[in-house]
Amino acid sequence: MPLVRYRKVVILGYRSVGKTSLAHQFVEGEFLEDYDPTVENTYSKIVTVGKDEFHLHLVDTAGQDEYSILPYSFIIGVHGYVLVYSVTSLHSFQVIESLYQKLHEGHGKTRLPVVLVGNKADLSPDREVQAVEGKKLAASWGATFMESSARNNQLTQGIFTKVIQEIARVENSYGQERRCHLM
Ligand SMILES: Nc1nc2c(ncn2[C@@H]2O[C@H](COP(=O)(O)OP(=O)(O)OP(=O)(O)O)[C@@H](O)[C@H]2O)c(=O)[nH]1
Repeated sequence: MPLVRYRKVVILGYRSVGKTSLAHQFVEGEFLEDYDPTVENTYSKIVTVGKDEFHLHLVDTAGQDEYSILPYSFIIGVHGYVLVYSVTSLHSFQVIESLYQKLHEGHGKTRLPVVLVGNKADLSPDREVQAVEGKKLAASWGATFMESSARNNQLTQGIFTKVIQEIARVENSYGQERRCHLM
């Protein structure tokens, strides 16, 4: 029987950027038109990446801002993060920078498996954040960047496959560092 690995991933970002819509589109395959602020919600899905199966446990959080204090439950036992801003909101992009810093400190400044997502790409005419800025920010963290649209189901599957791959990539890089020290 194939081994199913458990992965806990937290989705974080400012209010109304589309965190719930992305998770819902990924798990239920539908777009939610109405805005209903989230308190906290969890989703589970078995995801196949290559030959491996993963039990992905997603935590969809309430919108955070630069003043939010992140609870320990967002740090302890979490394998990876999907950090979401809206391409139509510069403020949501600025909030992401501060959330990342808090997570980084919470994890003792170790490398974090992160996928940075610029959502609402279908609203490109109303853009306040260019793709190149998202790309640059993700690169500064050594993370992956994607633009998505929960409305058009653009890359919603790809985000969650990618975060599983990022978790493996970061874990492997630690393995390699450890091997280097032993030599
Ligand atoms: N055009 C467009 N609208 C979107 C997209 N994603 C989400 N929305 C809309 O944006 C609003 C907020 O979406 P949510 O998914 O509830 O956002 P959230 O980040 O979970 O919000 P909080 O619970 O406040 O943190 C809703 O009206 C969605 O229909 C998208 O990709 N494109």
